[in-house]
Amino acid sequence: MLELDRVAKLYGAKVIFKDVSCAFASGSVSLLVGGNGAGKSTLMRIMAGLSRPSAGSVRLAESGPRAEGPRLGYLGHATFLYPGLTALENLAFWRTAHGLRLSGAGLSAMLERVGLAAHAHERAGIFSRGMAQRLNLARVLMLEPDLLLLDEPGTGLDAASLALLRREITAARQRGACVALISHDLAGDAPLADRLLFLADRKLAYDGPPAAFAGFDVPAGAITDTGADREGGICCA
Ligand SMILES: Nc1ncnc2c1ncn2[C@@H]1O[C@H](COP(=O)(O)OP(=O)(O)OP(=O)(O)O)[C@@H](O)[C@H]1O
Repeated sequence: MLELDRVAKLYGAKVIFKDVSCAFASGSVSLLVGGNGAGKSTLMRIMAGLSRPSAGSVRLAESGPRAEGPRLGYLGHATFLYPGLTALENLAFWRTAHGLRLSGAGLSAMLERVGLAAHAHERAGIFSRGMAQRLNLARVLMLEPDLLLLDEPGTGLDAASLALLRREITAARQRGACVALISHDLAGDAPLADRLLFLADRKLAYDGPPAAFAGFDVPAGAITDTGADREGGICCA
């Protein structure tokens, strides 16, 4: 679905990463981990076409079930929600912006799916962080994206919402979507993933099965949160 070939990103003279080559297949979940500032969000923005690589290339497969090409769903740090619009109006706005054929009932069903049915007519501006993130998730999921890129989607979510998020990721994979997920919760998210990518030392330091990452020799100081999880042996059931 998506191929990166020797991708590098520099800001001025500062190298964020270089020589990142990897392919992301349909019907798979890739978990992207690394310490703060390792370049995960930067890499995902390149994958989403929101940022240009300084070197290398990104190729998105053009063939697939849709005549117009693969559909991208990107959930980044910004929610892209309009605070003055209700939850339902926000979804209606994005439905129109994306040219989706989704009825009012379909939009309500989306809100139900993310547990916001009771808040359909409340303004997004008064939503808690977790509620806003749920609505943001609905905004992305209603696209039924072929390529689903999620940058720390669990931020602000309670346990029930996290479970919902993980069910949706698994469902997207099962319907054939290519999913990439940035997370600091290796223990929680590794079981979802077919593959783990670890950014450290300005390169892709590990690309392989999540289970084998437990035995990978992480460079000292390169990682903190996921390192603790690895020592606990939680991630690699
Ligand atoms: N526009 C920019 N100009 C200069 N440096 C930038 C810019 N955007 C990001 N960076 C730098 O790139 C590096 C990687 O940032 P990025 O947000 O990709 O890290 P991350 O791995 O997602 O971190 P975190 O886990 O904290 O979210 C950081 O050192 C950051 O300061």
